[in-house]
Amino acid sequence: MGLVQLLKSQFLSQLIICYVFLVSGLIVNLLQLCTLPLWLVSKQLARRINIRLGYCISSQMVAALEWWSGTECTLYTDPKSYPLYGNENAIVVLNHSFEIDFLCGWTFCERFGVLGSSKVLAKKELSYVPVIGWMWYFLEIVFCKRKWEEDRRTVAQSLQNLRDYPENYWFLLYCEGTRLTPKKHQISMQVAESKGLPKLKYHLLPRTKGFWVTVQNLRGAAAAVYDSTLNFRNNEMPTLLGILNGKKYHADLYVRRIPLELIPEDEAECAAWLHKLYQEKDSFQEHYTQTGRFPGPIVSPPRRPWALINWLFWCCLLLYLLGLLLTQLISSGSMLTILASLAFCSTVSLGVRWMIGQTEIDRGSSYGNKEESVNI
Ligand SMILES: CC/C=C\C/C=C\C/C=C\C/C=C\C/C=C\C/C=C\CCC(=O)SCCNC(=O)CCNC(=O)[C@H](O)C(C)(C)COP(=O)(O)OP(=O)(O)OC[C@H]1O[C@@H](n2cnc3c(N)ncnc32)[C@H](O)[C@@H]1OP(=O)(O)O
Ligand SMILES: CCCCCCCC/C=C\CCCCCCCC(=O)OC[C@@H](O)COP(=O)(O)O
Repeated sequence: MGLVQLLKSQFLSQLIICYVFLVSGLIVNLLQLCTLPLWLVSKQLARRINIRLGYCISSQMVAALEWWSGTECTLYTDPKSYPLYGNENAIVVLNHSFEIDFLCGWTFCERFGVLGSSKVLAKKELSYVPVIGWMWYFLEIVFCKRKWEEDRRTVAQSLQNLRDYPENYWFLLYCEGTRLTPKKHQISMQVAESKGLPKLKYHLLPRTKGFWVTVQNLRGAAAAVYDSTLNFRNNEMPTLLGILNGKKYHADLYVRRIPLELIPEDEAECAAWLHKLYQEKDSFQEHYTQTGRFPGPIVSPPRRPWALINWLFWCCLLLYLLGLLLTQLISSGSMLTILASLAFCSTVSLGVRWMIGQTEIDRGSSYGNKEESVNI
């Protein structure tokens, strides 16, 4: 192990990264709160400011993936579609099997210049996560309770609000609704069987209602669906803790651009269309398993310096302030203050560990895990 790698794997280095992320994130959350009065005066200006503030947070995690862990992201796509990426609104459909799939998604957003503005249909529980969840309120992320009776109205309304969004965005939909586990897969395939649908080997059966409501509400605002299939080389199952440890992964993403006009308007036809799409995605994953690559040419976008520059800015500012604080603390000589500070640091690191836990599949929800879901 080289010296740099040794440094990256040290607990202290990771603690510093987490400290910078947490403190800068809370500062940004506070600044976002200050933009509230502006919404009444100029909604579009408030949105543009929040896009940039949001970027300050999410790009730190992208920088950790791109620059700290050195993870490589390869894009397989049609070169004719490539110039449109980042220059139009799109609905992204992505498989949900990996703990850092959202981070790879963010990395592609960064490379195509839509990181601050991009959206997702996220479970409501994530809105309570400090920094990221709070940031999402101001970015107009669409939350769902995964209870259609309640979501059908709220999700449609939130999507309607995005129709006049001032900057290009990608709207991410994990149609599987939850991350793949062997048990969820088994139950999901029982549902597929009961519906007379072909079984999927690498995906859960997609939930079609969220996709239909998204397409219907963004028709005319979004130009296309980007069907995206992600996998990692060497059968790796990457984790956020691995990224913090400086472990390098290699992500491969296969993207097909499908114009929105090609998607049926009728709900049942739209559902059938999505089921067919997931059967195709399954065949792409099979191709990847067999050959180690996706079909089609590689046109990878290079990483940009902005995420790193933003990260270095926050590191310099907050480490300088931390240095000042520590000097004062030590020179004060008060044992009580020193002990209180240590207790505070421990609480902060436990808090960040809890946040990282939100990305871990083992700690995931029981959604899609219950036998009774099959009784349809
Ligand atoms: C060029 C580069 C291109 C791309 C780059 C890639 C990506 C970058 C893009 C953007 C990045 C932006 C942001 C990313 C940042 C962070 C993301 C972080 C995480 C958030 C992710 C989540 O929180 S995922 C969870 C929430 N989201 C969803 O659930 C979405 C999918 N779900 C739906 O659409 C649902 O329909 C619903 C949520 C709207 C409603 O939920 P409900 O449970 O009520 O669902 P349904 O009514 O649909 O369910 C009943 C139907 O399902 C069948 N059923 C029952 N049991 C099961 C089962 N176990 N498995 C499968 N199906 C089941 C049942 O039979 C019913 O069938 P019907 O025929 O009646 O529909
Ligand atoms: C600069 C590096 C900073 C390192 C510190 C990072 C601290 C972690 C910060 C935020 C963590 C929250 C990220 C939220 C994204 C989680 C995405 C996700 O995958 O959600 C799962 C959801 O789809 C389905 O849930 P279930 O499978 O049903 O359960």
